[in-house]
Amino acid sequence: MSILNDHQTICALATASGGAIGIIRVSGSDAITIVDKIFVSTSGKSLENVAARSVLYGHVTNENGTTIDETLITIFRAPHSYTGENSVEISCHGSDFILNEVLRLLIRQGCRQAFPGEFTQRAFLNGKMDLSQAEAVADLIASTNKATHQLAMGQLRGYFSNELNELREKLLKITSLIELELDFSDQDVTFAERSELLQLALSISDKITLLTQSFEVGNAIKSGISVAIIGKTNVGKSTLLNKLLKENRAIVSEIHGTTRDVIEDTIQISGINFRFIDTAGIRQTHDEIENLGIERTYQKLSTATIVLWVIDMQPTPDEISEIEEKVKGKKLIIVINKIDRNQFTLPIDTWAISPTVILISAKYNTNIPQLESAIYQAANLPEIRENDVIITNIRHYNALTHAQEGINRVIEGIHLNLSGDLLSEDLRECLHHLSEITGGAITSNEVLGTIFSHFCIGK
Ligand SMILES: Nc1nc2c(c(=O)[nH]1)N(C=O)[C@@H](CNc1ccc(C(=O)N[C@@H](CCC(=O)O)C(=O)O)cc1)CN2
Ligand SMILES: Nc1nc2c(ncn2[C@@H]2O[C@H](COP(=O)(O)OP(=O)(O)OP(=O)(O)O)[C@@H](O)[C@H]2O)c(=O)[nH]1
Ligand SMILES: [K+]
Ligand SMILES: [Mg+2]
Repeated sequence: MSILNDHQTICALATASGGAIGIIRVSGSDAITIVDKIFVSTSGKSLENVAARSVLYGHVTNENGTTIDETLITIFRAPHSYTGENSVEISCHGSDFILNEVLRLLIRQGCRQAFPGEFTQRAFLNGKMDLSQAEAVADLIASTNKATHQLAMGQLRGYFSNELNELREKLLKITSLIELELDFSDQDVTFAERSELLQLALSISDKITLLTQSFEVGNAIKSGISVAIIGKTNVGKSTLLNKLLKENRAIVSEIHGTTRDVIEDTIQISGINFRFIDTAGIRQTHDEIENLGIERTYQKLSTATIVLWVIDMQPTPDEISEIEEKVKGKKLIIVINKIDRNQFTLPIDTWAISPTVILISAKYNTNIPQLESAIYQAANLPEIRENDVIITNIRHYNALTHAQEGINRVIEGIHLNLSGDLLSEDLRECLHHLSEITGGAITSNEVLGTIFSHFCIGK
C-alpha cells in the first residue's frame, strides 16, 4: 500500500474477532456527522451538540430503521483525539455479524475502510506523535514480555525522540555557528572556535555510538535469543527441548537419528524470549534424509547465539577440540545429560576455552532451572532501567549509522582544517539522517507505506 492522504473519514474494527465487545473506530472530519446518521441516543440529542469526550448510550439502526445493536459511543473532537481528527468509537456486542453490518452501514454513509495502521499514520501526519513513536505503537501491541514491553513503552513515551532532539539541537548549534561564519567570509572572522566545535562533534559522535551499540541488545530482546541444542544422536536433545518448553513438542525415542527436521519454539526466561532449536543428532550415516537433517544442524549452529552442546559420555580430547572448533564465536554451555545414570567430570586442562558446564537429567527434570539461569547469564544482557534508550528497529539503526558517518567526516574535517562550507555539508547530512528517524525530514510515501502497512487494521 502506498499512503493515501485523502482526508476521507475512515472506519475499521479496532478489536480482535471473538471478544465480548467489538469496537469500531471512525476518524475524519465527518466522523461525528456520519455516526449521527446511524445512531439514535436515548436522550434524542444530535451528536453535533454533544460535549467532546462523552459517552452516549443508544442504538445503531440501518436505513430502514432496523436496530442493528445496542451500543455505547464515545465522541472525540479534533484535535483532542488519538488521530487529531474528529473521532467516534462505537462499542458493539462482539458479534462478527453485527460488526460487519455496522461497518457496511458506515461505508454506505460515506466512510472508507481504513488501511492497516492508517489511524496511527494520521496521528503521525497530524503531529500527535513522531515516526519513532508511531513505530513504538506497533511494537507495544506486539510485545509479549516485560522486556519488549518496557522498550516499546519507553519509545512511545518519547525517550528516544528526546535524545534525538537533543542531538539535533547540538548539531544545529554547530551548523549555525559555521554557517554564520560563511556569511561573513569576506571579513575573516571566526565565530566558531575549532577546538570547541571538535568537542561538540565528539560528544555527538559518542552519543550516536552508544545508541548504535544498543541495537545488539535491543535486537536480541525484540527478536528473541536463539539457542541451538546440538550433540550426538541419543544424548537427549529432544528430551531436553521438551522439558524446557514444558510440552512434548519433539519426538523422543531410543532410536539413534530420531530428529530429522529442526524444531523451534520460544520460552521466556526472566522476561526475555529465548528461541530453542532442537536439531538432528550428529553422527556418520549413509541415510540420505538424516544427512540432510545434519546439514541443517550445522546451519542452525552457525546462526545461533548460544549453543547447548549435550553430551552423555566422557568426551575424548579429539571430541573436545572438535566441539571447540565448531562453536567458535558462540556462547557455549556444555550440558552433561543423564546424570541419573552416569556422572563424569570434564578435565579443565583439555579445554582451550572454559565453557559453562551444567549437569542435568532431562528425563527426570533435574537441574533444568540451573540450566535456564546459565542460559540467561550466557545471553549477557545488561540490566535495563526504566529510562534507558535502546534501539530495537533496523530502520533506526541504519539511520544512526549514516548519521555517524556524517559526524565522523565532520570530525575528520576539523582535524584537516577543512573550510566551513564542507563541514556544514556533512553536518546537514548528519542532521538529515537523525530527522529520518522521527520523520521530521521529508519522509517518502514509500517509507511511510512500509512502516504502516505492517500494522494491524484498526490501529
Ligand atoms: N478506546 C480506546 N482505547 C485505547 C485507545 C483508543 O484510541 N481508544 N488507544 C489508542 O491507541 C490507546 C490509548 N491512547 C490514546 C492516546 C490519545 C488519545 C486522545 O484522545 N488524546 C487526546 C486527548 C488527550 C487528553 O485528554 O489529555 C489528545 O492527544 O489531544 C486517546 C487514546 C489505548 N487504548
Ligand atoms: N536415563 C536417562 N535417559 C535419558 C535422559 N534424557 C534422555 N534420555 C533417553 O535417551 C534416549 C534418546 O533421547 P532423545 O531425546 O530422543 O535424544 P536425541 O538427542 O534427541 O536423539 P536424536 O534426535 O536421535 O539425535 C531416549 O530413550 C530418552 O528417554 C536422561 O536424562 N536420563
Ligand atoms: K533418539
Ligand atoms: Mg532428537
